[in-house]
Amino acid sequence: MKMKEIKKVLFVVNPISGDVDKNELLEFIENELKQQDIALEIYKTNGENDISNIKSIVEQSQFDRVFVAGGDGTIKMVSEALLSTNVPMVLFPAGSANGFALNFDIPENKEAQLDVALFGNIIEVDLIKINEHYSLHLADFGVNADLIKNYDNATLRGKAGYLLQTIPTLMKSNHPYEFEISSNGERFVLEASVLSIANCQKYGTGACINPEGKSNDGKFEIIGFKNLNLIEIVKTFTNQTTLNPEFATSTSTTSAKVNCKSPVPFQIDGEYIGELENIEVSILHKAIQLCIASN
Ligand SMILES: Nc1ncnc2c1ncn2[C@@H]1O[C@H](COP(=O)(O)OP(=O)(O)OP(=O)(O)O)[C@@H](O)[C@H]1O
Repeated sequence: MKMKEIKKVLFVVNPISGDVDKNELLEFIENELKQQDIALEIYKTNGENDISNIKSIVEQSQFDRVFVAGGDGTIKMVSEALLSTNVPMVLFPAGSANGFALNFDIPENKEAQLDVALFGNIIEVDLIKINEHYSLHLADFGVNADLIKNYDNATLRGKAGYLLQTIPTLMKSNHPYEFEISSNGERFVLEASVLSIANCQKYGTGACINPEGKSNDGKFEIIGFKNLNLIEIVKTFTNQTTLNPEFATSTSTTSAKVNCKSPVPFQIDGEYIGELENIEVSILHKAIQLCIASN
């Protein structure tokens, strides 16, 4: 897509994500944009009514880019606020995992990230709708969601916080769960410890959990991880092209319904949603514009 001149930027910053200090990044962006005569508005998230706040800021002014410094939860929030606006989003990954950004080879340093923002390519990516929620990256039922719930309730943030919750969560969780899935005109039952709804290939650790995933193909994958077999988990950390069917099964589709026998923990893009019994999933094809590095 052709670049248009950039005159005004909104910078959405999550001050707490990933336990990362964003002041240096903020100062850098302020200075650089000033030098290039680009107007800048900064919005710091508060964790309460950010989507509606960002929506109203974007409605009141003509922004050419929205920069986002945060993790997957912040990116998901911004993309929801930007729905139907055609304003491209630019990622400055600053969360505990940054799973969505990992799928797009976003550079690591701020200078190169700004270069992507100003001179990169714009692509269109799909957004998944799950009941009344949206997901840009990865949602799941089961043990991972339980882990995120326990992490949210704990005091230690960042990667270490997740690690600390892993063993107690695995010991207490009621997995595997039984899911009834209707999709592609079929209905089937799956027993799984984690049932993922995935838009991309890579999980926050860099593990390729969805080899079939393409964020702009108008489809999502439903992946059932049957049990938490350590060897298979380690294998997903390599760049595999297929999933071992003994460990995980995957279905690619444009819409689906999932029913659980009893409520199961559910998370979207790292945000714990609650225990759900039924979800309805559909896809908004190429709903979000994203800046990525030009080759
Ligand atoms: N000022 C704030 N104070 C507390 N929570 C906030 C604030 N701003 C945003 N949040 C919360 O941060 C979460 C999003 O964090 P995000 O996923 O971007 O980063 P993360 O590093 O992955 O998060 P975490 O550190 O919680 O794992 C949302 O739940 C949002 O409500």
